[in-house]
Amino acid sequence: MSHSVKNIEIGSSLVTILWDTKVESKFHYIWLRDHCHCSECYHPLTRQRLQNTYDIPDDIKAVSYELSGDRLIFNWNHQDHKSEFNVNWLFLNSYCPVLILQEDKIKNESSYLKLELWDVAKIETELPRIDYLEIMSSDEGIKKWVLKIWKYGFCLVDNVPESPECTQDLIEKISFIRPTHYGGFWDFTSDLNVNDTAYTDIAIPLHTDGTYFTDPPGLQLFHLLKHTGTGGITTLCDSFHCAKLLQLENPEYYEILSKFPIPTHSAGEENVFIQPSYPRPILNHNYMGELIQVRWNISDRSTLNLPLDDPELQIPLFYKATKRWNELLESNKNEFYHTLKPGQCLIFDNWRVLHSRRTKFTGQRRMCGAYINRDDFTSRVKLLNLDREDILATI
Ligand SMILES: C[N+](C)(C)CCCC[C@H](N)C(=O)O
Ligand SMILES: O=C(O)CCC(=O)C(=O)O
Ligand SMILES: [Fe+2]
Repeated sequence: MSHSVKNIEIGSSLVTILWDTKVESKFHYIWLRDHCHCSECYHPLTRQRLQNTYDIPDDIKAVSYELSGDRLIFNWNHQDHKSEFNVNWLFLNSYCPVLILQEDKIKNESSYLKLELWDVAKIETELPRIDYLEIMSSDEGIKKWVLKIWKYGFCLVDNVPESPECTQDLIEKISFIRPTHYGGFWDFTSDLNVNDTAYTDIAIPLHTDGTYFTDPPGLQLFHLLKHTGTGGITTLCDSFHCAKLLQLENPEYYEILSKFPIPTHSAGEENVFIQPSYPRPILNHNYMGELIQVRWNISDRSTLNLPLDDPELQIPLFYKATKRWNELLESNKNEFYHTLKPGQCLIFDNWRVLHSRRTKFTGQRRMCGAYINRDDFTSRVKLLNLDREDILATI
């Protein structure tokens, strides 16, 4: 939706714009000058700021302005500089007050990048999946794939050649692999080759990986290459959906899961007090209070030994809240069972979708896969969707 300017009032340190929606925005001159996107101030290709913000004098002021159509030009009292803005850009980036959230596209439930939260009943009717060749043959295929992962938190890839090489080629269509102490592209079995229960045959409850990292892996891909025995079935769970259920049912439990810092350590380490340590809560939110990351791993939770405001109250509350949280995750409404098989890859958002190896397995079992950084996944989603006019810079 485009907006028009009804009135402009030049003040001593800011300009007030009255919009067609009858609301007013205030833009400080320093802000406007700092956000000048002319080719001297802002690299036209790399979209990076060139000007030094701190060369702008404190008393920067617009001496005049010109409004023609959707172009609004300010003439500054410094270096004879002009800054041209698109009025829609100003409306969407208004900060005093923030107006973008009033935009239909953001509120519109069917907005292009809206997450589709799911439970088992819903996801079984529309399993996100795509064929290997569609991904490998075009950017359109990659775009379709990453959008399914973005919206549903996971996606199956069918008809993948049953080799680690083809599996690595596939995941690298999204981005480069995130190396960790487990290696880059992993090809593993139950031989404790790495000191972690993933390298055994035991059951591992629903979890996210890397809760001991300041930046847990964004995506994780599995390709089961071989399994001669039984068991080891995978389950998935949309933790964002469960968080919504918990918030509705028990705001106090939601609150403590959003605040209580969890010490973690990777297998083999112990919880050594190395300052600054980075314990994070289970439910992590962005500056707008939106849930953006769940960190949940019972195996890697370390000793709860952090200073708390009221440990007598908080420790029992932590156990009650996480017990209810775990019940929601493992409810047969929310825990989706899926048997991995050679030729089919599973990729999932490790900040949102929990995974498990639900039961102990027997026999020979060989799995390969890799991690991708969250930022590299998000960047891929953005860059593959730049052609969409209707995507507001809201990621
Ligand atoms: C690398 N590979 C995925 C095979 C195993 C990683 C083990 C992850 C660890 N248990 C955690 O939950 O973070
Ligand atoms: O072996 C599996 O099915 C998955 C084990 C696991 O959770 C992992 O490797 O992160
Ligand atoms: Fe895992």
